[in-house]
Amino acid sequence: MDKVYISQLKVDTIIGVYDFEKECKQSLYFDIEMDCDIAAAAASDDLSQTIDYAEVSRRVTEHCIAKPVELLETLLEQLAALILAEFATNKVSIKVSKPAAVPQAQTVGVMITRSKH
Ligand SMILES: Nc1nc2c(c(=O)[nH]1)N=C([C@H](O)[C@@H](O)CO)CN2
Repeated sequence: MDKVYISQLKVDTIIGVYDFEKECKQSLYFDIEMDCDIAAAAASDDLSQTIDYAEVSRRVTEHCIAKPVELLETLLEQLAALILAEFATNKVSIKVSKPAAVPQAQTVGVMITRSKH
C-alpha cells in the first residue's frame, strides 16, 4: 500500500504526568504514516485526490496545543482517531518521541497503529 508520511513534526506543548510538566512546554516529535492509494492523485496531479500532509501536520499541532493531556498514550489515541475521521486513510501509524523526558536516553516515546473498523 502507498503511504503519505510526515517525519519529525515538532510540536511544543504541555504534556506530562508530573506537576512540573504542567508549567512549561516540552517538545514532541511525531512520525506519521497513512495508508493512501496515490494513483488518482498521480494521474490527475490534483492535491484534493490525496492526503495533504501539510493539513495533517496543522491539525495534529492544533490538537496537541488545544487539549493538553498527561500521557503520550492518550494523545496518540486521540490523534489516530482524528486522522482516521478527517482524512482519506484506513490505517495510520504514529510514533511520538519526547526527548527531554529521560536525560540518560536519546529519546523515549510510544508508537501505535490504528485502522478503521
Ligand atoms: N509510557 C509512558 N511512560 C511515561 C509517560 C508517558 O506518557 N507514557 N510519561 C512520563 C512523564 O510524563 C515523563 O515524561 C516525565 O519525565 C513518565 N513515563
